[in-house]
Amino acid sequence: MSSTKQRVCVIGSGNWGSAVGKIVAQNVQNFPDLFEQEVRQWVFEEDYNGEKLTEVINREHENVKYLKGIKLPHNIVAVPDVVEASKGANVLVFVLPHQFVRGVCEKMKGHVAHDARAISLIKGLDILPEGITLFSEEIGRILDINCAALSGANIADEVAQEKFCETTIGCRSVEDGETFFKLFHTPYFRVNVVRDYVGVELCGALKNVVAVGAGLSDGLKYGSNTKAAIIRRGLMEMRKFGKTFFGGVESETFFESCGVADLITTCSGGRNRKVAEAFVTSGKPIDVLEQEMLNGQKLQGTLTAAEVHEFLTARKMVDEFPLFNTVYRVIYEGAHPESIVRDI
Ligand SMILES: NC(=O)C1=CN([C@@H]2O[C@H](COP(=O)(O)OP(=O)(O)OC[C@H]3O[C@@H](n4cnc5c(N)ncnc54)[C@H](O)[C@@H]3O)[C@@H](O)[C@H]2O)C=CC1
Ligand SMILES: O=C(CO)COP(=O)(O)O
Repeated sequence: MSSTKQRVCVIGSGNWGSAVGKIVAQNVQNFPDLFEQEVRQWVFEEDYNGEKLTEVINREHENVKYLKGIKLPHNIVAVPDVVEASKGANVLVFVLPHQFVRGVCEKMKGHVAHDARAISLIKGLDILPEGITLFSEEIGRILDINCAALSGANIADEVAQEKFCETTIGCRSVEDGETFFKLFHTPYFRVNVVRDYVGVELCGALKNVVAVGAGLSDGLKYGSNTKAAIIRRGLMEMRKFGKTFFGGVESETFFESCGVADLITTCSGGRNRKVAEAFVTSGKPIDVLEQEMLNGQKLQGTLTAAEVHEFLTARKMVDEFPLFNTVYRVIYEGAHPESIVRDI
């Protein structure tokens, strides 16, 4: 008799991927009738002190490179081949830096269970000059499955330490929303499910650009009032971008964890903020700082700033988004960091 239990696979194993893998692997244990107990996690294979990272993770039950010091449940298994990892999975959790999503999905194409559904935890947008796509839609299109989105004020290290926070799931299907709630909700990681998946995803992507602006301000030692102004302006541009280029984005979504709360946390404790601050204080290029400061973790805000800029330029609308534009010009065109207050 074939099992009706859901098999879960986590695609990605960086800083957030590892923290989320821990939650998911713990939660399937609360629903043994609903979920298979083994959770597979696709790990981009790399060398770690002369060993394969997957082997170290499976032996130590810890992602020693991307989430050091946090023990993972024993029912999560690191697998280096994405097709093998996702074989037979009914629930796919995508949690990758956005620049790698397309390539990974192309490898999975044709190998995914026909009844699978997915959720994207990716904070970025698939932007080309000719158009803009949400990653939930792009994943859904390439793999021919439904895909929801999860985004919130969720700095991975704090979530992994089980410090209280909230998150937002945007999902069109009520039934899928219930499954994802069971998979992610915990007393310390509180899930709210909304229907506006577009707004949820847009917030997660665009707040990273604002966080780069906040980091520039910190590098200039401008203080809390300036940062609050950048956050407020950023929130306005995020909403305007959503309302201009996407139908159905609801203003209420910006008051969920994925909106203003994520802006606040990323602009105080995030990697985008930290590296942008160092960009001002060190004078080094952003890609050099990313390598020096993040030990393999990836920035999303600077890349998104460039992608948004290209998209707005193609529409002659750059001037309508002065904060996004200024972040781009400071990071990539040598504009003085002070522009972050002068030009917005
Ligand atoms: N770290 C955090 O606090 C949070 C991150 N996010 C978002 O989650 C997404 C994933 O972020 P993290 O898990 O933190 O990743 P990360 O920033 O730790 O990125 C490193 C990951 O990328 C993988 N990688 C490197 N080269 C690759 C390649 N060529 N192909 C595929 N994978 C490759 C690495 O193996 C590693 O797993 C991002 O969009 C991020 O914005 C969302 C909430 C919190
Ligand atoms: O998205 C995040 C917190 O919600 C993490 O932001 P950073 O990528 O800037 O660390």
